[in-house]
Amino acid sequence: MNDSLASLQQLTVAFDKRVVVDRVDLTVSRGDIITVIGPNGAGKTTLIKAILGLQKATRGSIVLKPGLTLGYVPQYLSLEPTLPLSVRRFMLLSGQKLTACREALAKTGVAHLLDASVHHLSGGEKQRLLLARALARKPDLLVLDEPAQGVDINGQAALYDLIRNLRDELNCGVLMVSHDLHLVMAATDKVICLNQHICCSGYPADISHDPAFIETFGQPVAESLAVYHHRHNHSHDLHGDVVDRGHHKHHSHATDDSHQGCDHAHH
Ligand SMILES: Nc1ncnc2c1ncn2[C@@H]1O[C@H](COP(=O)(O)OP(=O)(O)OP(=O)(O)O)[C@@H](O)[C@H]1O
Repeated sequence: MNDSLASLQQLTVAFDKRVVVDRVDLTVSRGDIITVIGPNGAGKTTLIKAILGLQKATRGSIVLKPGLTLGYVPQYLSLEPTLPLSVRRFMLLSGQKLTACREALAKTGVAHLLDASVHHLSGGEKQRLLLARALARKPDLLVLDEPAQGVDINGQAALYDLIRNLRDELNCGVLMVSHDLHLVMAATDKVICLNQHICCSGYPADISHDPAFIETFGQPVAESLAVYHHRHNHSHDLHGDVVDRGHHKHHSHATDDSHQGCDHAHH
């Protein structure tokens, strides 16, 4: 059954008539891990903010499942450095009970830091704390904006593994923004390449062959990513066009358009 958590139709956000998110169609369902990639200024954070209700849509619609609980992990933990704050207090400020906070900290592997000062945590520990705070709400949909920011490469891989495990355990949907293309390719079910509009979307292994992806990120990046293998429901011809759709077994998709490509150039 398709358990849709958030559904965007033709979502458009403009600032002073400058369109930064352009007619985006996207559905996130329970069990999905969808990663939005794209160059700087492509509208990724704006898209996420619109889903979180922090940014008004100019046109189009966002339908959230009634009663949906959202968990949000921002890019950074920004705190007043002069304010003494323990991990325990930080977690309790979220309004959740201590038991739920402890459970969430254990899930993200930082339960031993309960009485530590948040100011003394390492970059990776801070990200795990932010993830724990989002998890304490027992979210149906976890939204992460560059969750591996400031985390070293081993820590990034561990963080993505953790996100996958949490998705399996909690059966939530995950929507994240990431710049770590290699990790995205290895750890995501579906990739959305955003450059105001959706340039292309699909399974990681397919998307690196897509002309729109190559246009956006360049041939060297696309080639370095083409090594990733994933489940397919279709093949591409030499031009990147979809052929042989439906001849492969696959699990359910996050969006109806298991593959899209745009037909124009980008600057
Ligand atoms: N509140 C705002 N008012 C005006 N312009 C804004 C506002 N928020 C974002 N923008 C502009 O919208 C564009 C998209 O910004 P956004 O932060 O969504 O990009 P992004 O894809 O997340 O970029 P990055 O990868 O650099 O984080 C940028 O040009 C930004 O300057």
